[in-house]
Amino acid sequence: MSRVHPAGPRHADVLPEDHPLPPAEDLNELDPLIWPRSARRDGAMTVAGVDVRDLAQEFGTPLYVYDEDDVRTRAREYAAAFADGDVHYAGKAFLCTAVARWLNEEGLGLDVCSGGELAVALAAGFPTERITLHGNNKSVAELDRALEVGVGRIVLDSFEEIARLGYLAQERGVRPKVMVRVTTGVEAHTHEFIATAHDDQKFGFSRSSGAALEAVRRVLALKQLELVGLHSHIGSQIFDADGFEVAAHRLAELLVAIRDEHGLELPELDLGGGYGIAYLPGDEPIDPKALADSLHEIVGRECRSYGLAMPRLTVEPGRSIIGPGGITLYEVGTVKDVEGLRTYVSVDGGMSDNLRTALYGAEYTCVLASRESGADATLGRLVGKHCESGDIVVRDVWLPEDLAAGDLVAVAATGAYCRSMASNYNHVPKPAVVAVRDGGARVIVRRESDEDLLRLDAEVEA
Ligand SMILES: Cc1ncc(COP(=O)(O)O)c(C=O)c1O
Ligand SMILES: N[C@@H](CCCC[NH3+])C(=O)O
Repeated sequence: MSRVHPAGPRHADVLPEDHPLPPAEDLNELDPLIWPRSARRDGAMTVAGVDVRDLAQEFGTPLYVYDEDDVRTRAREYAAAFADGDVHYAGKAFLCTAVARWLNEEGLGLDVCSGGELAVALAAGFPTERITLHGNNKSVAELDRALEVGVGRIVLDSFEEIARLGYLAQERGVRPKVMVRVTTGVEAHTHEFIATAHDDQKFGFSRSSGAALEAVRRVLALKQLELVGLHSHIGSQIFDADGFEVAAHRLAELLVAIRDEHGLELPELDLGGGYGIAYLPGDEPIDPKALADSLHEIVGRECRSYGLAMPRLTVEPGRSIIGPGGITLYEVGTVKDVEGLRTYVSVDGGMSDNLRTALYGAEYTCVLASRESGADATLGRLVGKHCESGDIVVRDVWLPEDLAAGDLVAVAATGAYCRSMASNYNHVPKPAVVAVRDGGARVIVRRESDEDLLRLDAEVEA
């Protein structure tokens, strides 16, 4: 028999049977790099002083729980690190009006990539001049709404869009600030589906084919658009600076080409998001201050070498602000020991509230949260309640042998791209979202009900 090691090396590394199980006490530990900053354990787990058993009792499970101070602190750390630039939180990671308000209060801008995200920002009273609109296929209605409310910047992604926006701006008699999104050809070290700057994908204007410079020409030809800079986003969950360095170098070359051709030095550079967080023990999250120092150094060096003034830098972190402060609480429903292999622990949610494991083979860790256990470890797999074998939340994890129905399990670092990519597969309503702070909890997004799901069914019996 062989065992699959749950904490790396990555992706199903098979270990011999005599591989030592971790000591029982390790199963109760909460690695501070992975769990929300206020997560503690005193028998049961608490977050911001709130006992997870009380959360489950009051709000039900599955439940997304956000440590508000964790999110605010990370936002503040980014704002301080990029004090001479701009930090635009990427709302796609998770957005609701409460989160938009927190980030506004912490002085951040907001990146939205749809009319829906823009609507949430507006509902939260987010200052429109600090909103950037993204997207590779924005509709005419989305572009026009952005002009109507006066968003701060629109990032242009296609030739059709340049023409559309020019026309719409003229119709409205406005002159929006725009950026040109550049595909720098960087191969980011991350999952294929979340790398966004290699040539063979859908985003932006290719640098290598000359499309980026042609886009700049067309924008400048339209007096109705104010070109303020270039944008690049190389991908998501990236840990090393190499990709950003290559992207900065290629962007600087473009800035020079634009200066030489048009006599214009663009004042802004948006380097996107993508900064990695810890999901498993041993992952080393990117520190905002170190990131800021390194990006300033890289861009500064490139600009100096070409005799360009240092542009104002913007970054668009999503995951690294909202991810680590969020956990998901589930209740265990069944425990099946598959002799000689592993224990399947089924919980009351799954791929409808966290698609990342099924979609990207993403790795998570989880703990028994409603109590401490002194039982020996067993190799577990946390699975959901959906009709798919791939409905896995945590692929490989050591769990206490006495884990049983009724226990609560908490999955770490689910704050980003879980609620925002949730679905109603199998007509399962989306869980509620709760914020915890100073010993108190409040619902920030209500749980869906069967009635919510039926409301849109046009032929339901009255
Ligand atoms: C244009 C853009 N900016 C920012 C982000 C945020 O990325 P992350 O959440 O990895 O920081 C994304 C998503 O990858 C994006 O597409
Ligand atoms: N949704 C992805 C990241 C892509 C973000 C958008 N460009 C994730 O869960 O990791």
